[in-house]
Amino acid sequence: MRFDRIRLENFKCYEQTDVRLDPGVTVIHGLNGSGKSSLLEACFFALYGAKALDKTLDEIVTIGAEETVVELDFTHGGEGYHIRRRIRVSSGDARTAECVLEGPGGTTEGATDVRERIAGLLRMDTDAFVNCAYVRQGEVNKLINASPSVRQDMIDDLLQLGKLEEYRERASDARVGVGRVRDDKQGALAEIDDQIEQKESKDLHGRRTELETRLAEIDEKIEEYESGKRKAEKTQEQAESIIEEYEEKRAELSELDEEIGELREEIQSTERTRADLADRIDEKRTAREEAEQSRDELLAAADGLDADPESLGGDDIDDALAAVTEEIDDLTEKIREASVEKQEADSEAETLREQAEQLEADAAEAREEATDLDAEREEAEERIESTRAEIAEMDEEIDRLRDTFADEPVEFGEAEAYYESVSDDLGECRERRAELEATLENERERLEEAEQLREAGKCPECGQPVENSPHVETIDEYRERVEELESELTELSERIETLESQRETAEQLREREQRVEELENNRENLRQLLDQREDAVAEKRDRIEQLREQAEEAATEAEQKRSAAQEAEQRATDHQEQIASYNREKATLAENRDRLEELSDVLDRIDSLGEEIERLRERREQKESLNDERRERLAEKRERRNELREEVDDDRIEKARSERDRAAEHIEKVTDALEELETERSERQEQLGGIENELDQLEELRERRAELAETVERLESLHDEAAELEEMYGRLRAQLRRKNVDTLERMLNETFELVYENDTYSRIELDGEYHLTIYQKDGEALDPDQLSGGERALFNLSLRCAIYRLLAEGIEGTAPMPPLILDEPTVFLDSGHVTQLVELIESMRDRGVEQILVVSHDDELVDAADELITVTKDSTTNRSTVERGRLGEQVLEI
Ligand SMILES: Nc1ncnc2c1ncn2[C@@H]1O[C@H](COP(=O)(O)OP(=O)(O)OP(=O)(O)O)[C@@H](O)[C@H]1O
Ligand SMILES: [Zn+2]
Repeated sequence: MRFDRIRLENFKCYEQTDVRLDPGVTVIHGLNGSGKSSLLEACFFALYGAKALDKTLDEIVTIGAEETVVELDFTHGGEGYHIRRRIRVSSGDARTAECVLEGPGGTTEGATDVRERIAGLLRMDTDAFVNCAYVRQGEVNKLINASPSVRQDMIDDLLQLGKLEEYRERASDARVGVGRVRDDKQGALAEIDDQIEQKESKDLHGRRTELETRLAEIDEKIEEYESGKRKAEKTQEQAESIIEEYEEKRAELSELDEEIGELREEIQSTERTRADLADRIDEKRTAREEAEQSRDELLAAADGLDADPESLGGDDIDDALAAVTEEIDDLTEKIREASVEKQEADSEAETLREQAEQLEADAAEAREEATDLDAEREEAEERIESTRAEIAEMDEEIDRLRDTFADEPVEFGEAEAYYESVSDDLGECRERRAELEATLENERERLEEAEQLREAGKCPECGQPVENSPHVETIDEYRERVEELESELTELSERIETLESQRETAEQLREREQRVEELENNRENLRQLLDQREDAVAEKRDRIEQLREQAEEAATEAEQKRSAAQEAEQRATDHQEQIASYNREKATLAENRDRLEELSDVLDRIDSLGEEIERLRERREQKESLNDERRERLAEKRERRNELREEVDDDRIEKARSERDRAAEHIEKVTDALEELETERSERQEQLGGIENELDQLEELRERRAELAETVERLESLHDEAAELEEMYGRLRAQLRRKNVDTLERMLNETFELVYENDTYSRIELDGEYHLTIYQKDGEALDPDQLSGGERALFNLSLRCAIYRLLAEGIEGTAPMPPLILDEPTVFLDSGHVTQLVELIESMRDRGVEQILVVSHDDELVDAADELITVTKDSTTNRSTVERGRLGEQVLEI
């Protein structure tokens, strides 16, 4: 098998890449992180899908991209195949959107189906592929580091030996299961054998014959006893019928005796009853006679009835009673009416008396009021007198005051005006005096000045030197003027004195006028008051008169009422007397009515007593005829008894009895014996049934035993077969493993010799449990993990290549193996060993490995390649590209 072409879109660091891959050795090189490993991973992913990844699907999708496409063309068994996978990322989740495998067998779709078809084609699942063909980066030592058992599983799996183990286990399960069933069946068989043995030891046949003989004997005896018993029963029957007849007669006799006794007793008791009845009839008669007597008495006493006592009937009494009742009712009505009238008269008298009292009280009240008013009137009149005296005093004073004006300068009524005019004159004179005094002062000062000037020789008027002054004669004028003024002032002062005395007088006169006025006012008021009082007195007089008249009238009326009340009282008394007489009458009537009622009762009683006497008499007659009948029956029975007594024969009966007893005795004995025999017979029959039953069971057990024995035999052989099968698978696997281990050991040694150039180790041993041991030249054994790092890498590469070879060449001819893929195999190797590795790779190619893919940046390996693929990564875009040929060389083809 080989890869032909890998095409990528958005796979990790690849954006768009399409690489052709050729057969032979292809080395992929480039700087760290350029995308070499990713290219191999892409191939692996194309084949196995998500299972080929360590993590989840989204790790392969280029960061930021939405869709990844991986396509791989490969040739397998000479046929071309094509795989296409498309991964979509949506909302952070990566899913396989498309997965198609096209090839000669047709098209397969869906990730699971495709993976299964690939595993079938390559005969490897994902793990097997990694273990065999694909040495991943850093997993160089995986096989060595694994424990032997893991290693064993891994290699067994690769060599398809795992299946054999699985078959062996299944055969073992089958063997164990069959063994368990067989053991169960064997247990059941042993149990049945036990049961059969038990039954056989019982001598069932012998016991059956014995029982049958005894049963025949019993039947014979029973027959014999039964015929004897039948005879005895007949005898017994006959005797019994004789006894029975006799017993019947005896019974009839005693019955008759009894009946006769009873009849006699009945007759006697009925006779006693008759005597009682006769007594009671007598009693009733006496009672009736007494009643008749009291009827006669009552009749004599009753009013309004004069019938003959013998022909007196209930109707007569009813009529009389009705008449009396009517009279009583009439009286009752009259009493009621009289009572009403009496009550009316009573209440009228009462009302009248109350009215009279009211009127008397009214009169007293009116009189009292009149007396009070009279006293008030007297008082008022006294006050009127004193007011009149007051008014007279006032008149006197007024006259006196008016008279004082006669000697005065003014008339009464003018004082005010006079006072005004005097006051005005006085005012004027006083003003004038003040003016004069001022003027006088001025004039005096002017005179004095003028005198002083003149003495100084100057003009008193203009102050010029006096010589030649025209004004010297004015001083005299000034002097005259002062004198004139002084005399005028004296005059005026006299006048003021006169006026002042006049004003005083005027003031006194004015006061008197005012006093008169005041008095007149007061007098007017008093006069009005006087009028009012006089009116009030007059009113009171009228009212007093009126009240006295009223009192008189009320007293008269009261008297009238009182005499009317006495009349009403008289009427009430009359009615009362009338009522009393009615009541007496009514009592007499009621007495008569009671008597009549009693009479009616007595008549009823006489009647009912008569009826009772009649009834008792009838009953007594009935009893008599009953007894007559009984006496007849008694005679008949006595006759029958005499007959029966003659018929009974005691001797015959005695004989029949003894025969019957003997027969009974015999029957009893025979019955007991028969019963015993029957019991035994049924017991024996039961035993016989039991034995026959057991014999049937025995037969059945024997049949079942035969069947079980057969089953056990069959199970036994089945168990043996399963055990054989199990052993066979075990053996086969051991054989195959041995063979493979031998071949693998040989190939491993060959390969190791090829790559390991030192002389330290002589050989490697691989045992059946896949334990690896390395032997040194001196014979010392070493564990693989005791090797150095580089040695270990070489050793592992050898083992991987050996396994690859074993699978490729080993088992059944040449298998179509996948390409051998080595990712960085040179990591731990020195240059010498790199050379050896190159040789190993070449030897693998020479041995016919179709395609070898190696990732390495080792120059020696690069030189040895048939094809070279260079991977570069653009440091700005971080996208990888692939070129054929060495870096920087002419690229021929992509
Ligand atoms: N999903 C992804 N999208 C983009 N780039 C990725 C993604 N996954 C991995 N890479 C990048 O792709 C590169 C691939 O590394 P790869 O292991 O293929 O390189 P290499 O050439 O084998 O390196 P080395 O020589 O160190 O083994 C890495 O640099 C990594 O950052
Ligand atoms: Zn790498």
